[in-house]
Amino acid sequence: MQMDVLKIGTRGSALALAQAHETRRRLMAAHNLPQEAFEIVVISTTGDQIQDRPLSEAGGKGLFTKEIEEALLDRRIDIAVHSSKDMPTQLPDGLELSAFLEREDPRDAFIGRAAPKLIELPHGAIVGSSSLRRQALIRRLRPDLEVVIFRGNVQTRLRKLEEGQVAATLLANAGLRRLGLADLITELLPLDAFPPAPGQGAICIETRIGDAPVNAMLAPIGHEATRLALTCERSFLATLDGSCRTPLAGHAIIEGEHLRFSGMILTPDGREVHEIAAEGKASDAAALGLDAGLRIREKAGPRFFDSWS
Ligand SMILES: NCc1[nH]cc(CCC(=O)O)c1CC(=O)O
Repeated sequence: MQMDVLKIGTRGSALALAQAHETRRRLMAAHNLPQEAFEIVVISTTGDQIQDRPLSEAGGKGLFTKEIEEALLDRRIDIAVHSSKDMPTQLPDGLELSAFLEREDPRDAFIGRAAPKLIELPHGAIVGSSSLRRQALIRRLRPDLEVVIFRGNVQTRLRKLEEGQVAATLLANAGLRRLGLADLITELLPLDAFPPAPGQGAICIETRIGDAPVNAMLAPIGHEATRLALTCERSFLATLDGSCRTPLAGHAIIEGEHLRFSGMILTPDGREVHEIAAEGKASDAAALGLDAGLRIREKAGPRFFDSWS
């Protein structure tokens, strides 16, 4: 039987390409197919083009996915490979996240020039990050530091660090590992003091709903525990969302049939922090995430959300 070439859509950043190549490698291995059975199609997105302001200001998460989703719907590609962390909770009609690759380490990595650890940075040092979550967590732990917006792809940020524009930056450990840059890391931040963004460390694959041949291709590379963890985290996010202007963290761990979730919301200055824990059956992942979202919102009270909406 002659199978058509499977078109894999991706952004063109080094990280996105590494993730697309990883997905192709796994598909080749799972189906014993040659590289020629797959074509990697690079698609430029609005998010790639905006470099001078925080993405939360420019319109949020969908900026990295819109053009790729259009290509999926137009059948110019068959699957799209993404960082789960960048995926909006609402997908366009007709599309779904149908597979998650096994999650890598979800922790944030600290890359320090002025000191190897966040707590050891000199008073008033400048840290570059454009993630609202990382900014708020840094300010919570080190209110004396100056946090500056730090955009661009991973390589651009590392160059700015190298040039001395900042004393340190934070990036996802998983992304640095995929780029072969883990050697630069001077500290891995602990999950409790520095909880990750929902979806951090997990590659996901978006497809047209009900595309049976594609789903059959993806089935052997999907990881069930990751899917359950991400379902919980994304449900938490969706309950609090949809703006990405709320500094927010959420992380679920699956142990056999059991799921443990912890979530956090913070004010941008890191002074007010609310935490929530949930646990239960892994098969109840969506309900556990939703309930945690409702409870943390209740805990924080309406005034909390008024502060920046
Ligand atoms: N927003 C960019 C982005 N999206 C996903 C990752 C890291 C890889 C991952 O979480 O799987 C990164 C870079 C970073 O935060 O360092």
